[in-house]
Amino acid sequence: MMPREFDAEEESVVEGERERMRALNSHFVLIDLHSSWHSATHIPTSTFDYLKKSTALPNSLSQAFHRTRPRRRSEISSSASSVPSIRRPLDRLAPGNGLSSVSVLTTSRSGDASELDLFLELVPLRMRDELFGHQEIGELIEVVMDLGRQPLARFPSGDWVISEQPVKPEDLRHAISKVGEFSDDNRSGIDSSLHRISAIRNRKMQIIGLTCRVGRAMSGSAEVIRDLVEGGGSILVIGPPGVGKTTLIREMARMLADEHKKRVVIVDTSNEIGGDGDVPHSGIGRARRMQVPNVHMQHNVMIEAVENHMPETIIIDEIGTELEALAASTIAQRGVQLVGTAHGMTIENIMNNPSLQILVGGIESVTLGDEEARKRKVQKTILERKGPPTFTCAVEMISRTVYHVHHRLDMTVDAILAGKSPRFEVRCMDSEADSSLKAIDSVSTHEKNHLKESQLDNGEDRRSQIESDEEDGDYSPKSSDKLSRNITCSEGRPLVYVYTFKILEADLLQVVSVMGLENEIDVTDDIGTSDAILVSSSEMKQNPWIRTVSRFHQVPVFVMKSNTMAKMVKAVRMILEMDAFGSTSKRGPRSTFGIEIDDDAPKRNPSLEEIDALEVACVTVSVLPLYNDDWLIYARFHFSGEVRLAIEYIVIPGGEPVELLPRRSDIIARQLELVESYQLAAENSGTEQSPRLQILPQKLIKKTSPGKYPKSTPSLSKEISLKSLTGGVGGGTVSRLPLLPE
Ligand SMILES: Nc1ncnc2c1ncn2[C@@H]1O[C@H](COP(=O)(O)OP(=O)(O)OP(=O)(O)O)[C@@H](O)[C@H]1O
Repeated sequence: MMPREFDAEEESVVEGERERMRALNSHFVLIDLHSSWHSATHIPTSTFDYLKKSTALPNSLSQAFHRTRPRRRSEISSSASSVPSIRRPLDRLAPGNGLSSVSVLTTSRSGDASELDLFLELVPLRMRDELFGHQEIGELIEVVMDLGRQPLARFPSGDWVISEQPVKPEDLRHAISKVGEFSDDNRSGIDSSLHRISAIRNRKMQIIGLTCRVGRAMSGSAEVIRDLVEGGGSILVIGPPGVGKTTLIREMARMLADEHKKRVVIVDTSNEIGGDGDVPHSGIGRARRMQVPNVHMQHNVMIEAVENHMPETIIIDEIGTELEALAASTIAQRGVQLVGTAHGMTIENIMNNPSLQILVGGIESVTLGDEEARKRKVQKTILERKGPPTFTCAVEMISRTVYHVHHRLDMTVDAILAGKSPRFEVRCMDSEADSSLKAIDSVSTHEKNHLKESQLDNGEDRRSQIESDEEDGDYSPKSSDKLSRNITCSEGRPLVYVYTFKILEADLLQVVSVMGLENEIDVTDDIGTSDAILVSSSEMKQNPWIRTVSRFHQVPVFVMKSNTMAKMVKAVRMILEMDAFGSTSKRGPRSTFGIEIDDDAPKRNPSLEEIDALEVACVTVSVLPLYNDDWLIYARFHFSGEVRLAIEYIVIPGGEPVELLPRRSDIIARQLELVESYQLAAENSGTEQSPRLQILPQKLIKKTSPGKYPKSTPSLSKEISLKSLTGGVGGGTVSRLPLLPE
């Protein structure tokens, strides 16, 4: 029977069936491509199981049954040419089985299925029949045939014995006859396919075992790290054998070449990325492929690719030797984006591999001077990174669907060398998600080990989907998305966790401590569980991925133009929603993925004296030595630039009180305003005729009814109502007053 193309009406019916299939969540759809094909139906898995057991279904039908996703229109029509007629076996099944509708159906064969057919041809017939009976045939990973042993099939669910009959020499001969020549790395392939056949030889160099791997082009498999690919940085993919590294970088090559129109050259040592044969597989898109005549020449071909073919990106699978690592480093230095893979579970494995160390910048042992070692609180001999890593970022593939993303490989390496746990982001991909959807989630760094174990064991992902990626779309952070926390602040509210980028956590904590907000805000090194990200604007410019990550985790980003304490205080207030943001912006409603921490704008132009009092700097600092190595710093500000400087250089970082110069009461009021904007308390340390402020390293406690300022300790009777002093401005009190030295 001659196959034919769909006409417009048929196309629309096929589309309709796909819709129904989605709506019914049915597992299989059969569409007759030959004649009365419009009698398509959806059959449940149980019926299919019955069909499978009851009859020897033709291979292509069996494979088609296993496809759970609707096919693209082009796949359906182009594969029609290889449709076998299955009318007869189904006719035979129909009576009495409640399968009457099946008798008029046939199926199509997909691109995947025809490639799997090519693979299955190398499996001896007796094993092939058994294999077809396996319900995961569509997800077959490898067939292993060792002489004299039972043949095995590897599926995502585990190994499966294909037949009790051991592998015979003729079985191996059959398989070898279907593949091309084996190269010096004992690998071969099947023309026009991505399959990889690896041989084990005896001492006489005869082949006594085969590992036959099914290769697939998985469109959408790189979706979960699209931001890294688009970012243009070099990406190192690390993972154990068989986890899916080649499949991932093949898709990255296609993405870069087709979607980003980059000049991509693949150095394809075993023809695994672009498939066997001189015409590369369509899975690499428009990327060009350079074959490697012998595995020891991989590094030469890498350099040749840069020198001869003007690539913007080079893709290289399995960087395994020192020469290859050196070549990769040379390429990166020439400004070419590099996407490469290396075997290993984690970045530590690469660091511990002397041949590959250069990929992470190299490691050297450094001996510090006594003082330096004491200052750093480390041993005298430490390990340090020698230079910049070859790759900008790294992806540890934990499984096909769980990736650990290290956005800054240099920082990860430095953290590991310093004995700290590196920061990384966990991304999970819904393996069944449509390629147009990202389905990723993140979990805590601290859960790393647990996650590795549990997800490797049972393959379960926690999933969430991003539906909108609008640059400026506003949103409310969804606290429900966060991991549940046990810690709550004193008022029963959950502690707010802040993740900082290029902002010293110690500074933030110091500000928080002086503001007395330790019970309300804390820092975290896990972006996935954070409630806010605090970042310097320079860092934000250099690392646009921060925005992507924040959008993904739905965490607002607070951007500080400068790392001053004032900005930090403002940021803390905004994070805790003590100060408003977004709607008050001059530019109208803004995205919460980049909230700028603005300065407090002056309400009116200040006078010269006010400028002095509020902004100008000149300080005399008295340093009083105390016993046991402590110092007490007592500052008097002759020009009162006082307020900001005093707060930012002494009160907050040092936790010390500062006394300002006597000022007119209206200026004191402005000073007090500024002090309060830092959430700090102040008191009058002068007289009524000559008032002067003393800024206290204590949290301002606002009263609900202004005008009443309860006295604290009677002996510290200097505390006064600043409101009365300044004509209405102010309104704070302190819980404790400091004793200053005479
Ligand atoms: N996202 C995916 N969906 C379905 N199958 C996949 C996916 N990724 C990989 N596979 C399958 O898993 C098997 C191993 O994949 P791949 O060859 O890419 O792994 P690898 O990490 O490069 O292995 P090695 O290090 O041994 O070369 C192949 O059969 C491939 O078709």
